[in-house]
Amino acid sequence: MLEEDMEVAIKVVVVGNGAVGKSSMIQRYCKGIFTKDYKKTIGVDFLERQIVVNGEDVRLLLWDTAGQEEFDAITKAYYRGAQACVLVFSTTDRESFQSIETWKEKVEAEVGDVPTVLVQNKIDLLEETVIKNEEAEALAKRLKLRFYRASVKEDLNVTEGVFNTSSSNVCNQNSSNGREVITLRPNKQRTKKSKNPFGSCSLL
Ligand SMILES: Nc1nc2c(ncn2[C@@H]2O[C@H](COP(=O)(O)OP(=O)(O)OP(=O)(O)O)[C@@H](O)[C@H]2O)c(=O)[nH]1
Repeated sequence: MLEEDMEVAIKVVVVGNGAVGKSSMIQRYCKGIFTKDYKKTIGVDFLERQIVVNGEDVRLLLWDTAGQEEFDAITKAYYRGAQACVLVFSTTDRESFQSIETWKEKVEAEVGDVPTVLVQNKIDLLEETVIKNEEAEALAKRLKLRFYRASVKEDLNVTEGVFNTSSSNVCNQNSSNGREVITLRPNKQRTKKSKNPFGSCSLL
């Protein structure tokens, strides 16, 4: 196989309580659509999008995991091999905010400390907020996570924020919140072994 034929795939897991907008976020990013209907994810789902990082084609594999605890045993198995994680809570759901640390621990238990971002979704509903800005910022700081406020509905910060900016700002990225340069783990899903096209880069 020629070097040009090689493919790089990066697995990202999106986690958080039920109904915070995980499926919507992935759909917005991969299909450019938003639906008002709530269809609970059963177990896991998966979508992908081709992106370019540092001139290299990359397949971003986005794993949509169920937020309901009843699916924990199933979803856990799908965290394995994840190279990055997106933690989501909703502006209108305090419990989802309070569960973030637990979600982080669940992912960490399977994959260790992978590059992770924190997302407050549904900021179009800011007038109904049950979480103070300072609280969310303090959590991000305490957990040393890059923090985005987003609205999947209004397409705010999803494409340019959570996914695109994150993946294009991967190289030699110094986070302002204490994280040092985040290094992309060797990609097990690559179809052929070669030099890492990212150098010391990360997805998120
Ligand atoms: N107002 C508003 N509604 C949103 C937003 N994002 C998602 N929703 C709605 O929130 C509901 C739940 O969204 P989902 O994407 O299904 O939530 P989920 O986190 O995947 O839920 P589970 O599959 O149960 O884990 C749906 O009715 C969406 O239309 C947003 O940014 N703003």
